Amino acid sequence: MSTTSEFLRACRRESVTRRPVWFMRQAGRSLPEYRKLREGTTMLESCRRPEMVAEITLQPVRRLGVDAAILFSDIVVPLAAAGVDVDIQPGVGPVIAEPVRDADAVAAIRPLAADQVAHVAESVRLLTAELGDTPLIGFAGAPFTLASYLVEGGPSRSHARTKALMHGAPEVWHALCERLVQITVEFLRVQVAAGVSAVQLFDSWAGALSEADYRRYVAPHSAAVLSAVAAVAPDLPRIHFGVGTGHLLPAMAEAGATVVGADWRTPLDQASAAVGPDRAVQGNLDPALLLAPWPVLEAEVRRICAEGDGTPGHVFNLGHGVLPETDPDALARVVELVHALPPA
Ligand SMILES: Cc1c2[nH]c(c1CCC(=O)O)Cc1[nH]c(c(CCC(=O)O)c1C)Cc1[nH]c(c(CCC(=O)O)c1C)Cc1[nH]c(c(C)c1CCC(=O)O)C2
Repeated sequence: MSTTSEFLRACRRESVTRRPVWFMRQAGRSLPEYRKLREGTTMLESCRRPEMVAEITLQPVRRLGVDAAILFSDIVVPLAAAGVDVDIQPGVGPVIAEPVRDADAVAAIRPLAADQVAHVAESVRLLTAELGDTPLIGFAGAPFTLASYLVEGGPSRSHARTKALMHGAPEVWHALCERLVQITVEFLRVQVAAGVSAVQLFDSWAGALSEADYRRYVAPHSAAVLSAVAAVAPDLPRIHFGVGTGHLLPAMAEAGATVVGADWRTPLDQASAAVGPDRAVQGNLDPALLLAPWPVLEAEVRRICAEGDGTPGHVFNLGHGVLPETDPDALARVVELVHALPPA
């Protein structure tokens, strides 16, 4: 266990000698070495090859000097492993062959067994052996965000069919989420057993919901996932993140997170006040700012660190994933600057 890591210390709100930083989607298309390695292999196939997963996960750690690695995978990997017909289309995202819109379709989703994601366990083992003191973050998609892909059949702006199912057939909605809880818990348990040092639950699209609907239809299922992780690994940091969730931060914290991620819309001091003194915060540079001239980017990084200074633990990150057109040198420069500033 890399208990001395600054990343884990900040997650636990312990004092740090420098502020830890990593980037959501730090592995991926912004890195030429990633594009080269991925050539000719589909996204889902890449996720099933432990050597390739390990190499892609390590690329940003080597190149950027970040304080944590995140397992190269995708939120739909456990769905595919459980038998859901899903493809990840370049430039589009996950596409589901048969969208799930009624009780029969929900019943047809099979549970996930650990041996169906044995390749993930193998990837984690390869990585923890290579990473030394650098922590590896495991992750999964939260039930709402996974359900949205399953119900819509692909990416959606409005999540209209998902909301219609949630409100129009709540028993079908909850049954779907319960299946997704089982799959997600199993997927995270495999990662924890294989040696990840923290987990992040991505509820990327939860920000589309009102707080009342989030608390009623979504939070209990995310809480079931996070409490199952806490039951097997009480000290493992549990990061919970979504885009546009300023109004949901207290509810997302209460769902069982120890670290809450905020996007750029919510100043970090406000995010910290919203989640309370017992939780660390992660964020929240707008990924678009990485395309701006350095003096602009530098000022933003300094502002965010200043806003993070009052919090009991600040993990520097973006407010969402790295954009493919990002210059990796800009990312490396941000890491250098965050490390040079006094820690929170
Ligand atoms: C919503 C979501 C998905 N996947 C994920 C989320 C939650 C995080 C978020 O909100 O961004 C999670 C994810 N997907 C991927 C990671 C890698 C780990 C990392 O470095 O952060 C993580 C953490 C790899 C990936 N997942 C995907 C890619 C691109 C695949 C490629 O290289 O062609 C990567 C590197 C595909 C994918 N998968 C998904 C999308 C929207 C896309 C992008 C579609 C596109 O623009 O091509 C679904």
